Amino acid sequence: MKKAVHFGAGNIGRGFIGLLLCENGYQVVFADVVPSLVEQLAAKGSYRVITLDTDVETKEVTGVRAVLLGSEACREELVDADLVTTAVGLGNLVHVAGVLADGLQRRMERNPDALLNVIACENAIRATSTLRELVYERADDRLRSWLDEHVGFPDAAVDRIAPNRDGYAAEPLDAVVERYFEWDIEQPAVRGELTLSGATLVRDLGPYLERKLYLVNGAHAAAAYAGYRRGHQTVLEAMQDPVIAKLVADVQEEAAQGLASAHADLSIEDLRQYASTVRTRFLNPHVVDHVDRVGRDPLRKLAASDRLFGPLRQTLAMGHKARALTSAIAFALSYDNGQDESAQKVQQMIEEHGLSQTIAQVAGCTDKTVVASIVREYERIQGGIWDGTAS
Ligand SMILES: NC(=O)C1=CN([C@@H]2O[C@H](COP(=O)(O)OP(=O)(O)OC[C@H]3O[C@@H](n4cnc5c(N)ncnc54)[C@H](O)[C@@H]3O)[C@@H](O)[C@H]2O)C=CC1
Ligand SMILES: O=P(O)(O)OC[C@H]1O[C@](O)(CO)[C@@H](O)[C@@H]1O
Repeated sequence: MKKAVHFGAGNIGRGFIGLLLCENGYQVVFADVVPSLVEQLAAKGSYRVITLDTDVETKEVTGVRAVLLGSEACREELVDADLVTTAVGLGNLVHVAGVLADGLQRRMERNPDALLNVIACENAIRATSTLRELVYERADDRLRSWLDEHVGFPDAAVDRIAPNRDGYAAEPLDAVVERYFEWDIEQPAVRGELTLSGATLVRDLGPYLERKLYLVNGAHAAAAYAGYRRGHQTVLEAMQDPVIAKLVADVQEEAAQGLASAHADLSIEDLRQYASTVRTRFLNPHVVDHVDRVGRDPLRKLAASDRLFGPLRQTLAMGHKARALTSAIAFALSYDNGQDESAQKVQQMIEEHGLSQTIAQVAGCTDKTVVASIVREYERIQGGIWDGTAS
């Protein structure tokens, strides 16, 4: 039986990647940092994935094992793994990299000929490449040349809404997911054979990645940040607010204009259809997805290449307008959720350095016109006079 080591036994790890790998005949070994989660998974050896839709479907993922990140067992699992995946959060890849580098060093000594692929399934542009760099930084010349020959690091786009399971009467290990899923993997970077039913190998991943990050995650972030400000608890409630529904659709339209101009393979008609399907997913009445989860870590989400500034820069560079994206960014900067450490950091930066300086620091954006538009929208939000119309 093939074996996959998956780092991060959270919502998407269990609800999407673990399930799909199990359905493809892999034994899945989860590596996580939370001892109680590892203990439960190891003891039970299985868990359920519940699809949140009109027809509730429950699938059982069986034959699962689990190890603690950094344990001896975790390093050993990497020696004969057939596939390695992650879904730990972009900022946590650095902690995976050390263990991965150690495990791959052992593999080079003891199982040098077998090819391996490592795929980071994080919401970010080219997260696998980030992980690869982190691993290479920790490798000596010998390991690096062996990695060049034997280990592929394909980038990937992963799409499935896997909310927190609270609110559902479920077992502790249950994962809840929407029915929709998409996993696109960069074919040219794959080492050897990789056949995964349910995933799509694509030649040029760039447009897929941007389409997903901008039209799904950017729109989701807009709904969450505007939703929070307007007193909504969930994405569904936010999307039922006409002002936010319009903001989200406008964010997608502006991002789609930029994407279509930047990528010959993406037509505006297809992008609009894709965007509309995404909005329908956000309106799924069976999914309870809190704005706090979708908005988590605004510092990361406001980064230059992420879901808000990424499409804003692209669409402006292509000569289009970015009014709604500007509002969405202003809402992200206004996100003062006291439960979110990253949001508190952004608020502290604004307090200490002012808004323009914060925009420069978090997103590297110093364009005077763009900054002035964001500041204007931010002030309207703070003043309670933002109503979705142009300022
Ligand atoms: N939930 C979703 O709908 C989707 C999430 N993603 C991405 O997947 C990643 C994980 O997201 P979720 O599953 O929602 O988060 P989560 O918080 O539910 O799960 C993350 C898991 O990773 C574990 N973890 C943290 N650091 C680790 C490390 N260094 N090594 C091993 N395990 C570690 C945590 O203990 C937790 O169990 C994020 O990058 C997210 O953007 C992508 C698509 C969909
Ligand atoms: O997981 P992140 O990057 O914090 O952002 C939340 C986003 O990720 C998802 O969980 C999955 O794409 C979306 O629901 C949401 O847009």
